[in-house]
Amino acid sequence: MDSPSHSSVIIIGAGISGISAGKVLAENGIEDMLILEASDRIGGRIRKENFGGVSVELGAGWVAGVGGKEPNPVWELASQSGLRTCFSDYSNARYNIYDRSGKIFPSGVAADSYKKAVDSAIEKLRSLEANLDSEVTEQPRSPKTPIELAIDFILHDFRDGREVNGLSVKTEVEPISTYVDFGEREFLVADDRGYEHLLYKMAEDFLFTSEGKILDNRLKLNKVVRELQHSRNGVVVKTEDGCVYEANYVILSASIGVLQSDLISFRPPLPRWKTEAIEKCDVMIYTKIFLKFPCQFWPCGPGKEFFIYAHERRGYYTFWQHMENAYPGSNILVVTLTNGESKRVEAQSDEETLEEAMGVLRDMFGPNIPNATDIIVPRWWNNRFQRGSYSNYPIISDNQDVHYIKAPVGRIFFTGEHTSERFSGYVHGGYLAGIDTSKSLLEEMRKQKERKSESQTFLLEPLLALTGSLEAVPSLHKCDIPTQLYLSGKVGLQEAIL
Ligand SMILES: Cc1cc2nc3c(=O)[nH]c(=O)nc-3n(C[C@H](O)[C@H](O)[C@H](O)COP(=O)(O)OP(=O)(O)OC[C@H]3O[C@@H](n4cnc5c(N)ncnc54)[C@H](O)[C@@H]3O)c2cc1C
Repeated sequence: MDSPSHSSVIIIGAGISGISAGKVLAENGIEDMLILEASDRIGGRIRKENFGGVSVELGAGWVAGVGGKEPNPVWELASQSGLRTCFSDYSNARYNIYDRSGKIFPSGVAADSYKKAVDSAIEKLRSLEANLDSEVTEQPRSPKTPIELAIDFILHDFRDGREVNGLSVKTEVEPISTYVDFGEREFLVADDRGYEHLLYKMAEDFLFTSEGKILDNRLKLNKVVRELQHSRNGVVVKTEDGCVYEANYVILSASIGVLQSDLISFRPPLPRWKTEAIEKCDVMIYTKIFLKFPCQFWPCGPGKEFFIYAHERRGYYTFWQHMENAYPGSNILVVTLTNGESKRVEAQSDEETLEEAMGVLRDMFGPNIPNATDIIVPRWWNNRFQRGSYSNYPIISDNQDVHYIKAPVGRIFFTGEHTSERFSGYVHGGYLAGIDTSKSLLEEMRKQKERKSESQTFLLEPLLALTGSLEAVPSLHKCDIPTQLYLSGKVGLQEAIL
């Protein structure tokens, strides 16, 4: 068992946001920083698995947001570290929509259905934006045909209604110049070292020795944090294996799904403005099921990487991709399920899922195709260190909930993709959030030092210890905690100290 140790900062979670936060702290001279990670690896939702002789990405697979006016920092990291990627364009998928008898819908029918769905998505966004502050009443919808359901799935589940045909729905309603433009192109990671190679590259200077061994004073794996307790001058962190750590500050990078679960308890409990914002955020479940075959039986060639199965049940094994562009000759297919369908397959055996998937493939390609020889069904929902795949904020929102989810409570700072205003749900969202949170914390540490030197500590220290119990609504732009408390008017200085 570890003996109690004290650090300046403890970071909880070694996904992209935890690692990018740690890197900024290390670069700014915070030597005694410690990362506690619940699982036995770094990477979090960036996770590769060796499957059928190649490396497949069970979590993030695309470097998304490339080719715009500004460089996406994750794309830059990928380029610098020589990560092998291939351009991946799913906009042609609409020309490869199969019905249940294996016929491909004529391109005119598919293009029409697609255009109608895009127009209606844009119209809905415009009306949502116009009615941002008032209640929007949904028009009753007529029952949808299998092709409409399939297209609906691509627009709203597969890409969360964010992108349509290489064109962001959001940019249709909001001029692109109003926000950072990383672009709309996407590149599939096709590298045996996996997407996670980027994390190892980022971490090599501060979490590993030159021989590649983990620096145990910086990173501890298999440490499931169960309790965070504010103390007089910091935070006490308790892990499932009975270890206790102390730090002046904590950065918590656990996912929104974990924050919604009871994995971590807070003493005092988190204030209501925080818990309400956390509860409001939707969690998306996104499951990529990989299937290995003895030979290829699906069409390959330009425009054929993606294909769609139109079924009367929405999201039923709808979206398919072959891996021939990434790994020629690998004979691997991947099918994407989301939300309810993801939960359903997570609850059944892999054999049942394989049987269902084979039934769908036989509908599309005939009864004589070979059986898959292997399958992987990731279980992001049932993973208690994830509880879902990523945060799913409404596409039009005023960002207030993100601000509340991100705002520090006392000495606990929050990070992760779900705290990114613009890029939640993406790897670059997590990466940028980690940097942003660390910078806010460094600023707070600088101010704290100044306060100490101004000899105000006798009043401010007890205030900091009590912050977590208060219902003070955070200032949205600063993390000047004592000032927030003071200015909120919810509690008098005297009262707080008592
Ligand atoms: C299936 C799937 C597909 C995706 N596809 C893409 C894509 O193509 N492109 C893209 O840009 N993004 C994609 N994403 C999203 C992207 O993976 C995430 O946005 C990003 O990796 C999140 O990083 P993070 O650091 O915020 O969180 P995480 O990676 O979840 O890191 C948090 C870490 O905290 C740890 N943790 C949790 N609880 C505790 C605890 N109590 N104690 C200690 N440690 C704890 C977890 O084990 C985890 O390692 C996908 C995600 C999934 C799941």
